[in-house]
Amino acid sequence: MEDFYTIQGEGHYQGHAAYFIRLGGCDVGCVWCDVKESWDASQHPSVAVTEMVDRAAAAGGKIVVITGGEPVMHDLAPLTAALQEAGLRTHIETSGVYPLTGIWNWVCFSPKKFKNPHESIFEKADELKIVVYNKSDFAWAEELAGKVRPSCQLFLQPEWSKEKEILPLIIDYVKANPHWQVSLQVHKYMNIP
Ligand SMILES: C[S@@+](CC[C@H](N)C(=O)[O-])C[C@H]1O[C@@H](n2cnc3c(N)ncnc32)[C@H](O)[C@@H]1O
Ligand SMILES: Nc1nc2[nH]cc(C(=O)O)c2c(=O)[nH]1
Ligand code: SF4
Ligand SMILES: [Mg+2]
Repeated sequence: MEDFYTIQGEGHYQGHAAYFIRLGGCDVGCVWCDVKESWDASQHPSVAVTEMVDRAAAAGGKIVVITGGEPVMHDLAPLTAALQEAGLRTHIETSGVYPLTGIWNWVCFSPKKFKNPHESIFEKADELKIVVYNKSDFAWAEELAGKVRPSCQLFLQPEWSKEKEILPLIIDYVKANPHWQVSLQVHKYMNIP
């Protein structure tokens, strides 16, 4: 759908320069999705793997983030192999609704209530990033945290349109439950992609 060099705004790598590749297509249907224009894959041109890797490498950063849309709807083996071959780190942002393909240096798993994750993602997640939309999401977050590896980092991220209401709840929750961390979408404050 699009590719751009920016600053990772969320989660463990927040603040790091990263080249983003946003793949078209998603069938999860989150009501608050901030890239609904990504959902219909047929609306977006296809780009050859070699061309995409050249563009990412030319940007000069070390990290490439594959996002979408829902990247696990695609076979990611050729793209991730070519990126690593070019000396780039492969990171993914995924809801984990289908089995993950490809080779990864970092897996950010952001599960959704709108469609259950595939069981295979839990042992692969390096970070669990829960978007908090209402109070009941804290209990749901704990349920999911019980299924990831002990080394998996845990983040609570306010849903953007409800941030004023939800962020104070997240702050209190993290102070009381310090195995969680706050994640904000800082690119939206910096007015960058
Ligand atoms: C647009 S999604 C694309 C990747 C994948 N489909 C997923 O949901 O993880 C990228 C990240 O943005 C988060 N996100 C999407 N809409 C959001 C919103 N309105 N507020 C906060 N985070 C949001 C998702 O949870 C995910 O972690
Ligand atoms: N700067 C920036 N950081 C991000 N982290 C995750 C994003 C995504 O949409 O996957 C995203 C994004 O769209 N922009
Ligand atoms: S899974 Fe990701 S891309 Fe798909 S609707 Fe939800 S937030 Fe948007
Ligand atoms: Mg985004």
